[in-house]
Amino acid sequence: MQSSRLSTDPDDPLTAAIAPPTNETPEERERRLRQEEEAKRISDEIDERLKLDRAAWKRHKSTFKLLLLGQSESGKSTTLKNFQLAFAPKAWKAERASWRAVIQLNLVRSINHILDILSQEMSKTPSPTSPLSSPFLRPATTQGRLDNQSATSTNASTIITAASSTASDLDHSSSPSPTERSSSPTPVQFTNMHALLKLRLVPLRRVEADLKHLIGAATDELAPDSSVSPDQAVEDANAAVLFDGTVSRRRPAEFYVRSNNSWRDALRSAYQGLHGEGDTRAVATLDGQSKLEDATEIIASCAEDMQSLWNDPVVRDVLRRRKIRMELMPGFFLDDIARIAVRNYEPTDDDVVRARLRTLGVQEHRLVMERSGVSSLATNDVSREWMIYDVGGSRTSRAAWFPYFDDANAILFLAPISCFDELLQEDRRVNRLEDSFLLWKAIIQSKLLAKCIIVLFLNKYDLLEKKLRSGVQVKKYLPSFGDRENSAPVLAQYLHQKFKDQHREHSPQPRRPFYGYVTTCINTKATTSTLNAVRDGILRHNLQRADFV
Ligand SMILES: Nc1nc2c(ncn2[C@@H]2O[C@H](COP(=O)(O)OP(=O)(O)OP(=O)(O)O)[C@@H](O)[C@H]2O)c(=O)[nH]1
Ligand SMILES: [Mg+2]
Repeated sequence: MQSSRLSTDPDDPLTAAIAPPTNETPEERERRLRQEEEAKRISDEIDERLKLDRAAWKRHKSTFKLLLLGQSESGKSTTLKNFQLAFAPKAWKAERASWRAVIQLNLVRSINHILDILSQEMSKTPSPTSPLSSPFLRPATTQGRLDNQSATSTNASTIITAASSTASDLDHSSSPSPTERSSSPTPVQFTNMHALLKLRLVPLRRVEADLKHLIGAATDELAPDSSVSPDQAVEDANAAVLFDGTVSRRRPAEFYVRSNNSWRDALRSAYQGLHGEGDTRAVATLDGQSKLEDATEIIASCAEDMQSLWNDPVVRDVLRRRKIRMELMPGFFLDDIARIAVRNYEPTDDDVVRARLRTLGVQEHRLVMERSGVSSLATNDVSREWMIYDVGGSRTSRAAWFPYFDDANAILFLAPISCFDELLQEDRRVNRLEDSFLLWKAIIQSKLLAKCIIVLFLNKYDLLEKKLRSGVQVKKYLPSFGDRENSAPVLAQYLHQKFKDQHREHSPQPRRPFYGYVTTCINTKATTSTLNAVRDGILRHNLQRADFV
């Protein structure tokens, strides 16, 4: 913008129109000059802002943009964490503490889930021949009643007998599918100790609610299980991974936040408050601090009971009968109770990478590669600064991806190969591997993405190994696998070839760069070296292309 007094020619009509009055008094003149000065200041400010906006837009246009795509639980957010850990370690370290509450929530939810299962089993009609002398041995109609009755009992030797699950003795919402029903006729033998554990661990219900509130409140987007939309409810009828790869509907609905940064900011300020840093008097900070302190205190005081519950052979037996493998569920920390359930717990890098917080919508992350992580191929600021888009992967979230296809430079597609025998949680008619294939095909066919570099991660290799070792037969779920050796390397190689073939067949540009890797994204060391190779491949490719860098 320029000053309005452009011309000094007295004959110019504009000059004449805006010229000061000839009979201007000194006061009027002074006021006019002040106003003109102010107008110029504002005009200069606008000019400056426009200049910055133009620069930011130019920068945005030229910043490298990577989209992380794949179905839910494929490991997109985990990959993003690995990017941060590998290339921006200082920023990562600053953020690590804010994950403590998420990890605590993951742990507490696993315990509460086991307690729910125990309640169901214990509330079943006991055998009439059971020695029902204690009041809490009577079958309870509700969880609360059983708890209350248990509280009054002191008879440690009494046994609660509950038959294994049948379709008729559980309500419909939690009834197991035919594959989940126990085939074992032997009844489960509960003791007073189980009732006591259930009672002692009751405070963890409040901890779960508080931590959810704390993490969710930071975004104003807390989605408690009871308030989700019908669509979401279907999605959230999450399935437990079962021993034989089929799924149970009894996994609790997952917790998620919409905005990525606000929950971290809120938790960070609460943690800073605990350490006497930042604005410790802010009401939200004070509330957050006391919730965090209480949660940590209660979790620490429940450590021994949580450990007893998880180590208990009867509990393990119940889980096995129900074919529930907690260790295959996301956010599994039950093997780390002794380390996590302490007052001074600080998350490790591995803990943060393994923490589960479901993504909703599309979340934008700016990754500025720190000096130590800069590749020799990163020749300028543009190649050091990446925008990474982490998306929610469930079917109902996928429409939100498309606006981001327009100016993406690379796609990192994650296909979890351990799930060849699992069903989609949001549509239990669809095999998860099949869903990955369909999604992959749609992505690589897209003309909007024709110029993108394509990177494929065949992820969750560790889980694939575990699953095949436990005896699951691939060909039962993937007939085309045929009589090949039922081993993880052979299946990984087979699937890699399948994905590659599809790319060659369906890509609008068959010669487009394609990189494929077999990964275990919770293994940070191995993933760092994979990401180094990915980053260098991308940078090398872009150096060769005139339209970027
Ligand atoms: N065992 C194992 N677990 C993994 C691996 N990759 C990711 N996970 C875990 O799987 C869970 C889901 O991973 P996320 O990264 O949250 O999945 P996502 O693709 O972001 O899922 P949405 O946000 O729902 O779309 C997390 O608990 C991860 O720790 C892997 O290679 N092996
Ligand atoms: Mg995610």
